Amino acid sequence: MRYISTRGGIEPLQFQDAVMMGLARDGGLLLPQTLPTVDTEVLDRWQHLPYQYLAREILSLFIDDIPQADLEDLIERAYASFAHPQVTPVTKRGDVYILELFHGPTLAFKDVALQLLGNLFEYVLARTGGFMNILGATSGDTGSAAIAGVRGKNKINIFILHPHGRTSPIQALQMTTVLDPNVFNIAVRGTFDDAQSIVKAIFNDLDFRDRYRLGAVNSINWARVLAQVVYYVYAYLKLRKLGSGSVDFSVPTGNFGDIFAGYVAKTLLPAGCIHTLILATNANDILARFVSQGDYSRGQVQATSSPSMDIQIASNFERYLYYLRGEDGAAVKADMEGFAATGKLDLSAFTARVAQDFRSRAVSEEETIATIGAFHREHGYLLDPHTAVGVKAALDLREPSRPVVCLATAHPAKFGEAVTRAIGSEPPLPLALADLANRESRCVVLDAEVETVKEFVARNGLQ
Ligand SMILES: Cc1ncc(COP(=O)(O)O)c(C=O)c1O
Ligand SMILES: N[C@@H](CCOP(=O)(O)O)C(=O)O
Repeated sequence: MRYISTRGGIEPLQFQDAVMMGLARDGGLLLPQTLPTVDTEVLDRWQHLPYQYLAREILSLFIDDIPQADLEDLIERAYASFAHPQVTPVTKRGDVYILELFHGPTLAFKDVALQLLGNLFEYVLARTGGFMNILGATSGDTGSAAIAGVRGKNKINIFILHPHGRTSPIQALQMTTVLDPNVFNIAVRGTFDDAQSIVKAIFNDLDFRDRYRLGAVNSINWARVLAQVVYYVYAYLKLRKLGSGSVDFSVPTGNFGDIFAGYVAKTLLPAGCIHTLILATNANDILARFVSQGDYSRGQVQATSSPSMDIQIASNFERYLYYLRGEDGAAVKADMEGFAATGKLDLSAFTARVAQDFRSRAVSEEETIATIGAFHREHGYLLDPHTAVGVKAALDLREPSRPVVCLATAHPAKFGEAVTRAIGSEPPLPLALADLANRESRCVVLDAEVETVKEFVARNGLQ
């Protein structure tokens, strides 16, 4: 398997090089040259596999430059840190299935990929020698999961930008109370979009990137998306075992990484196994407008009770666009340059095609809080606000004849304020979060400027 750029400007790469490159050097995103597919006989074989074995089977379709035994070891160690033996269990509540993705060390779905990615970086560096400086942007969850994946690792420093005061207090503490000397938290005075565009601008300075050997932990890194494909297939197989041949998924969406993994899973499985991907947004609804009307136009970022989805520029959208544009890198490049200049893309010509993959719903604040409250009352199950956005969309858009699986992307205790508003009391804090507020924390606050951040990385980065 080789990897190419959505903008067509690089030579095909092997998987390990793709992981280390992160953002393609032509400014695009990396994708497999062809998306693999499997048939129902393969599904019969996969049907009863534990999560780790299924992960090995799926990852092997995309990776041919890591020996099987090494890949097995990387996977085994990644998921040993999860609190649930099934890694991502599925439970049924009322009319929907819930795919719980929050049993990793930082209690959000990001752990599924970032525990693996931390091990992959270490594995590649052990073979190639040298060092790396990871540079990432977070609206709250990627940051702590990435830090947990690489804290204390040799030859790796990590710099994480988060929007100052715009994550939940617990999300901020999960990052800033990690005091390992290789961890640097930067709160930028701006939004997540500002932080993400600074990170991309720094990656696009190729001299700087090469000098500091920058690595990416955001879902611009293909390994992030790949690891997330596994839980869609795992959940699908669980429902197949119960007799459902065709399933929908509802995905709370911000940066389009998780739902793009769903698209890869949909393509991987035989036609119809994954019928529809329900794209659920909060008030930051650019992606919902894209699905319903082909209107991909940026608005002002609005602060909501699901802060990790307070995003207007969804970096992974470019990967889906590549397929919409018939795998034409030049067309994608022109689109993305147009969007960067005007903040708009008219994709209304594609709405019929998009409807074959996605349906969408933007969920308001009131609906989010009401959904947490109602689900708790009716099913005794506490949703976090991001998951509630997905559940509300699923309840509104589901087809009664087809099961729908809602991705539970974070633990409710990370968002105490929203949960308290919904149910009238604080969610109980799991052990991992219990004493965060009493710990020492470390973070610098910087202006949202490329040069300021570069200067900080240059001063503190490995060289
Ligand atoms: C809890 C939670 N839910 C949903 C999302 C949205 O996922 P994505 O950005 O991959 O669309 C995020 C952020 O990524 C998140 O942290
Ligand atoms: N919601 C994310 C935003 C970054 O997304 P990523 O999947 O590209 O890392 C977060 O929690 O930081």
